[in-house]
Formats: sequence, C-alpha cells, structure tokens
Amino acid sequence: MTAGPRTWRATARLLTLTIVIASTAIAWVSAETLSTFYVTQRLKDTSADIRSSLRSVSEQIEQALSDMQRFEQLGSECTSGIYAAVSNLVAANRFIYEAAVLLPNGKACTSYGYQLESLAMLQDTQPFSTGNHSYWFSVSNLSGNEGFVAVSQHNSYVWLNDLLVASALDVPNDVTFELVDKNSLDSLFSSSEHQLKHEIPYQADKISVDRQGVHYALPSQWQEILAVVTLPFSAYQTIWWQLFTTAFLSSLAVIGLLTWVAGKIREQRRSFAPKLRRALKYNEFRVNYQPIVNMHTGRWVGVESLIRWHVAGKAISPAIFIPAAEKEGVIGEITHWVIERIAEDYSHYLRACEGLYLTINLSAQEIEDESFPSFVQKTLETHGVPASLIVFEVTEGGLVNLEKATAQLQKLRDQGHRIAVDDFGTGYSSLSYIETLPIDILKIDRSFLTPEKIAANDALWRHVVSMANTLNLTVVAEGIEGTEQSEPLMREGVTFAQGWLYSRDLSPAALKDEFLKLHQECA
Ligand SMILES: Nc1nc2c(ncn2[C@@H]2O[C@H](COP(=O)(O)O[C@H]3[C@@H](O)[C@H](n4cnc5c(=O)[nH]c(N)nc54)O[C@@H]3COP(=O)(O)O)[C@@H](O)[C@H]2O)c(=O)[nH]1
Repeated sequence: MTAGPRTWRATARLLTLTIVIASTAIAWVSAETLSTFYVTQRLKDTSADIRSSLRSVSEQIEQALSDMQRFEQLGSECTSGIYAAVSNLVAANRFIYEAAVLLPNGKACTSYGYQLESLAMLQDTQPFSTGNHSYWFSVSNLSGNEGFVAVSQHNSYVWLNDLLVASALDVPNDVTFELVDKNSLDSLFSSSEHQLKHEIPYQADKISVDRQGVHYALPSQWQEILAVVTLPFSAYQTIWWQLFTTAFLSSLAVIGLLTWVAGKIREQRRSFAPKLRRALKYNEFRVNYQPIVNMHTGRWVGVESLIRWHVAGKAISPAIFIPAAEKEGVIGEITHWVIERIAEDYSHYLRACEGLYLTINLSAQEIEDESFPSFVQKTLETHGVPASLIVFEVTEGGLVNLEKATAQLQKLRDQGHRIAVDDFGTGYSSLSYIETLPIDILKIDRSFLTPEKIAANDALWRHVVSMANTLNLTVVAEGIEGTEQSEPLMREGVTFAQGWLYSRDLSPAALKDEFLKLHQECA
C-alpha cells in the first residue's frame, strides 16, 4: 500500500512540527545555560576593568589627602601659601575637583582662594568610614552644586565630580556600576543617570537576578558599602534572544540536515532493488579476486571472489549493497551473475593460474534454493571449470536452517566442491554445528586477528586453531595487514592467510599476470 498525498502532507507537517519543537527546546536550554554563563563572565570581566580604573582615582585621592596633612596644624587663619598649595593640588590632579583644609578653629581654606566659616554642606550627612578616610556621597561642593563625592582624612577634604569619576571608570554602555549602602540598599554612586532600585541584599562575589537585571557584587573590604555591577534586564533579554535565535537556527539547520540525510539514505535503501537489477542488466558489476596465500612459501593457493560496483565513478561497497540485495530478494540473481562471471574469467584468464582455487560467497537464499547445485554444475561445465577448484563460502548468519544447510552443502560437496565457513566466530553463539556441517575450511574473521588480539594468550583464535586441527579443517586467517599478525599465526601452525599484507583484490587480468610472475620467482 502506498501513502497518498494527504498522508504524505500530514507526515510532512508532523515532521516539521517535531523539528520546530525539538529546535525550540534545544535553543531554550542553550540560551538559558549560555546566557547565564556569558553574563556572569561579562560582569566579572567588567568588574575587573572597573577595579583597575578605580585604582588610579583612589591613588590620586590618597596622594592629595596625604599632601594636605602638612597644612592642618598651621594656625587659625588661611594663608596665601595654603591657598596656593591647595589650588595647585587641584590643578595637578584630574579627578580632584575642589579641596579644602579645615583649620583647628573650624574655618576652611578652599582651593578657590577664600576662607569659609565651616564646611556646612557636609554637616547634615553621615559619612561612611573606611580605614582613615570618610566618604560623603551625593553632596554639594564648595560652590553649592549637587552631584559630588567628598572624601576626608583628618581635616583635609577633597571633592570629586560624580560624572567625571563615572567617565573615568570605563563602564560599558549597557552596564551600570554602583556603590550601594549595604543596609538601606540606597544607591550612593552610579555610573548611569538612571539609578536602580535595589530590592534584595547582595552577597559579595555572587550573581543575583531581580526585576532590575543581573547583578554582580564585587568582593570588597568596605564594611557598609557594596560595589555592584548590573546588566539591566533589557540588555540581558537582548543577549538571551540573540543566543536563542542562533541556537534555534543552528539546531533547525542541523536537525533539518540530519532528517534530510536520513530520508535520502532511506530512499536510497528503498530503491536499491531496481538499481541492482539495472546494474545486472547493464553489466555494471565486476568481480575482483583477492589472493589466499601460503604464509610460509608466499605462494598463492586460492582467491576469494569479491563483487565490485561503480556508480558514476564511485565505488559502492558490497558491505552496503549485498545486505540490501539479501533483504530485497535480489541476492540470488547477483550470485548467479557472479558464478557466470567467474566461470568466464576462468576460461579467459584464471585457467593459466594452475591449481589456484576460487571461493564464491553464498547467502542464505542459495542455501535454501534447491535448483542452485544444478545451476552451478551446468555453468561450470559450460566453461570447463573443474568443480574441485570452486570453494563455496558460507557465513554463520547464512545457516538459518541447519538441516537444510547441511543437505545443500553436502550436495555441493558431492559435486566435488569444498565448503568454507567465512567470518568464523562472528555468528552463532554455539559452535556445535561445526561437527555436523560438511565443511573443509574455517576462515577466522579479521575482528579476532587484530594485532592486540593476536598477542593475547587466551585469545579466541587460538581455540579455533586447535579445534580446527582436531576436526581436520584447514584454517585461513583473514585481514592480515602486518607481520605482527602473520608471524604469531605461523608459529601456532596456521599456514594460510588473506589480507593486504599479501595483496589487495585484483582484476582477473592483473591476477593472472601477478600469479605468473610470482610463481616463476617461487619456482
Ligand atoms: N554474497 C556475496 N558477498 C560478497 C560478495 N563480494 C563481497 N561480498 C561480501 O561483502 C563484504 C565486504 O566485502 P569487501 O568490501 O569486498 O571487503 C573484502 C576485502 O576487501 C576485505 N579485506 C581483505 N583483506 C583485508 C585486510 O587485510 N584488511 C581489511 N580491513 N579488509 C580486508 O575484507 C572483505 C572480505 O571479507 P570476507 O568475505 O569476510 O572474507 C564481505 O563480507 C564480503 O564477503 C559476493 O559476490 N557475494
């Protein structure tokens, strides 16, 4: 039954919806995680920058106040010397807007060169004290203008302009730096014109979130004041949405691409049968032969036939299309084609390779097919191929019905063929069939013969070799790529092997040439 356009449209809609929901979920989680991480990092980095720019401001205050100490005990009247020194100090220090020295009688000598009866602008405000300094925030200056910070040490006072300090702190536009009263949560100083309304007590070196935004409180030695950097909620939301959009579009693209690739693979699999039949019809397959070697003498004793398929110049592995052919019922036609091809190759090329046997891979379908032995007989006879030179390879997976398999293999044996079990060890968990099945050769799968497994003392291959010796079976080791594999095998009595150490698979013409060259050398 094929799906109608309506069903197809409904499936497509459901798939699209699923992809969108999955992408949204992934993007949401990513935005939540990444935005917190990003904002935390950003606020910490900004805090470090502010801290280092604050250092130059506080160094100037420190220096100016300590320079002013020497005028404090001078007398009861301001002198031109004091005025000049204090005003020079203001001129020399960029952040110090005004300065004044309080004489023992309460009068103040100001950097403007006049004397004040008192510093009345500071008298109504309680200062914050730290070390030997006192701080007044949001106070008037000597001329009565608002928006200043005053700092004193003993009787020396300096005024700093809020705006100038804020500009010196190098705070990014979207971030606010504030000094906050720990008890009242009032903002004492802010780098921004808009003061925030703080609602929750902050913990030093911790991130906290409220309706105002994301806050980071710097670790500080001040008892009553906290330095807080804040990313307003609107800026946090902008970052969150940027991350969400990027993550959403990326996951949409990745999931979409994966779904498309999966669809293509499914489509390719589904349409394998017609492609395989076309390949048979237009003779697109080839057969190559990989030598099976006597490791002691280097002589080639046999070859395994391996089907090859190139589509638009690209090789498609039999590991992909053979399972598809088995599933879709085309394998029988392919095996018949391979046998005919091998018989032709024998009469054209391989006859010259004296004594060389040829192996043919069978699948479960040929083992079930009662007409198969007579097809083999007829084809071989047509091309004059001796039955004794043909070995059929079966895998454990192909032995679905052991009784039928035994009868079929026996028939082939009766016709003069030998039987090999391929990929031995990878299929059945019980190996008891080995005793009853009419077989001659065990090909040990290459997954058991990796250099590490070869070296292991209790490796499976050692048991297979001793079992094969007991049952009088020939052993062929598969996938031999180096001498670290071949040498231990030879020491354990294995004579025959197949693998890239000896040769890759060859075309029939190349096989003939190589065989003749090698065997002349061997002779
Ligand atoms: N029913 C049929 N099955 C067939 C036929 N032709 C091949 N096949 C099976 O397909 C599987 C993949 O085969 P292929 O890609 O051809 O790979 C073979 C060798 O090229 C490869 N090999 C050989 N030596 C080495 C080596 O040293 N290292 C290494 N990594 N690979 C090596 O092994 C494959 C042969 O394996 P096996 O058959 O298990 O001996 C494969 O299962 C084929 O059997 C066909 O006509 N019909």
